[in-house]
Amino acid sequence: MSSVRPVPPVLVALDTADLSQAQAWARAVSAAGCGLKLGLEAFCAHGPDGVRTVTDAAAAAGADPALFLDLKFHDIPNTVAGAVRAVAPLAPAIVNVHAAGGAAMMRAALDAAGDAAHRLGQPRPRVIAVTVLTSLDDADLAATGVTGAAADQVRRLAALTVESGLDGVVCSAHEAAVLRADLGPDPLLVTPGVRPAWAAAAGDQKRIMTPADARAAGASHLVVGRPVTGAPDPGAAARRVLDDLAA
Ligand SMILES: O=c1ccn([C@@H]2O[C@H](COP(=O)(O)O)[C@@H](O)[C@H]2O)c(=O)[nH]1
Repeated sequence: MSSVRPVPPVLVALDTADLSQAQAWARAVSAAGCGLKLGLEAFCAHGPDGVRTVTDAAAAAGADPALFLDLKFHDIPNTVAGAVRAVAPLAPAIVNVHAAGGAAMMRAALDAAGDAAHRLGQPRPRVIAVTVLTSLDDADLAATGVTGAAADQVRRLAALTVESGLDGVVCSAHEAAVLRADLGPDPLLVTPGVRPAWAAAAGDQKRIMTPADARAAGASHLVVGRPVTGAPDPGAAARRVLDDLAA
């Protein structure tokens, strides 16, 4: 099987080490029609079994949410390929690496995802690459030795990602319009740093945008975490993000 799984336009970041909490959020936001994003906090605390526990909770509640497994692999090609193979049985719809790991590493991740999916008889996860974290601005980036605008570095890494054959990138919505112009309509542009007008503070995010503006700029998928999970009713907040998109 070489198809890919459909992914809803909003993925909710379930950032917690508390499995019961993650399960409750997963049930609420998948019932609202959102996909799930599990990342380093949940995975480091509970590993692959923890991921299964969360997706099973949503499935038991009647949902079949797509999973973005946001582990941002960044290592030598052989190691990243092994990591991608290791998580393939979780049947993620999306996995990711850091584009700064280079073209050979990205190709190794893509090949590993395809081989593992074929072996398991399941759809291939989309493999995307993080360009510049949304928590960084131009000054933060300069402090790492990358001078110039963050948007320029995003464009360079996004071009390398697509040349390497990957399915898309993680970027901020600030770069979505220019990446659409650079890359065309096909690559996934997955944008964290989404902050609805009604949501709380930006927190540690520096390059933020509202859901409607992110979509209008060309983002294909929005990642929203604390505005939903920190809301008194996460299910209602997830529906509100989807309503913001539809408006
Ligand atoms: O550049 C990036 C890449 C990944 N993330 C992840 O997205 C969510 C955002 O959560 P919020 O609570 O909405 O800020 C989080 O899981 C990050 O690890 C990102 O923010 N930026």
